[in-house]
Amino acid sequence: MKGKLILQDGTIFEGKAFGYLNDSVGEVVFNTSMTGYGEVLTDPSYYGQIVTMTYPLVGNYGINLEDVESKGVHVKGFIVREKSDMPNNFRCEMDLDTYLKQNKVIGLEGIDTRALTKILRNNGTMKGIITLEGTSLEQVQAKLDAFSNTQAVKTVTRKEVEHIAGRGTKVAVMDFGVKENILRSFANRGCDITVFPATTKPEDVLGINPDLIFLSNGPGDPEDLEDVIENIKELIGKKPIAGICLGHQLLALTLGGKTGKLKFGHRGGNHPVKDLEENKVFITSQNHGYYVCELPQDMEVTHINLNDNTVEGMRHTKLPIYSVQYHPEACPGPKDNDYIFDKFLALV
Ligand SMILES: NC(=O)CC[C@H](N)C(=O)O
Repeated sequence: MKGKLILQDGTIFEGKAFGYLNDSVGEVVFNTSMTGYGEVLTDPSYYGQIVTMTYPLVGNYGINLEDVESKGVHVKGFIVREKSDMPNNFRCEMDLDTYLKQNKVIGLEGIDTRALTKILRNNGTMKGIITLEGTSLEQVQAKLDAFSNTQAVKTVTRKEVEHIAGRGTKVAVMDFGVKENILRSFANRGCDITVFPATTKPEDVLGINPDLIFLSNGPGDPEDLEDVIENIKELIGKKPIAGICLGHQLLALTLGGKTGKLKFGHRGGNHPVKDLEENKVFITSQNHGYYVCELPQDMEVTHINLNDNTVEGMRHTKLPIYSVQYHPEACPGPKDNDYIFDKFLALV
């Protein structure tokens, strides 16, 4: 079936719809990873976004449910230049089309993703809609106007506390949309993990007497999470705290820093980041649209992005508080960034 992407600025791309055939609105963003589409689709931080992959052939190793980052697909739509209909891999369980259908997410193929990426890169990310034939321009406009993503974290977070038993460090994870591989990274180190829904009261988190509180990644604008920030304030100084991505941004806001929005974000598997403490450069996986633009007092920069010099990590000068903007749990190639979890646990 024919399908279109209509951007907020009026640009129209015509292609072929696949997956679950239903109009869908979101913020259109691009990801430059060459592989890992299964992880991208299921990373809850993409909730509210339509993702286009810059790599031209997507789906060729199919989907396997061992690699997913959460229980469902969180992107609002998925755009590819060419979808592979004959995936071939010994771990493949199904093709991309079937997976999107099962998860009720629309896909669009056969559009010039390079031209789309250039528009987003030059003008910034913007809202867009993947729509099927028959939707009028007025309906499209109304749907674009009505779209907002302020409830993203509350939508993706767990509704119940979950416990993953271990004999080591007791970690309380605040689930703002946590990726499975973060939980696996703590579990691989023997941690005893309790995962709390995003709006759990601070006294309930402190109630388990954790050794470390971890603030997870998650979707949306950190400034929309005033209640969560109030809760984190109550945790500062009481326990060591670590964070990744949204967790890092929330820490900055809680401690008096500022966040801003990047023009087109960092999404991909090859962002060079310098760890200033180690004096080494690492190739990192990233997925964020916001960033810490003003550091809180008493925090110092530990990592910078070598593409645009933005802050990629920070550490408190007096308290055991440390966070990174990129995704040390992800392994777009080797597992070089895994050591960050040892640094998190060393806060204890
Ligand atoms: N991966 C994340 O946690 C993303 C954080 C935030 N939603 C952003 O886009 O910047």
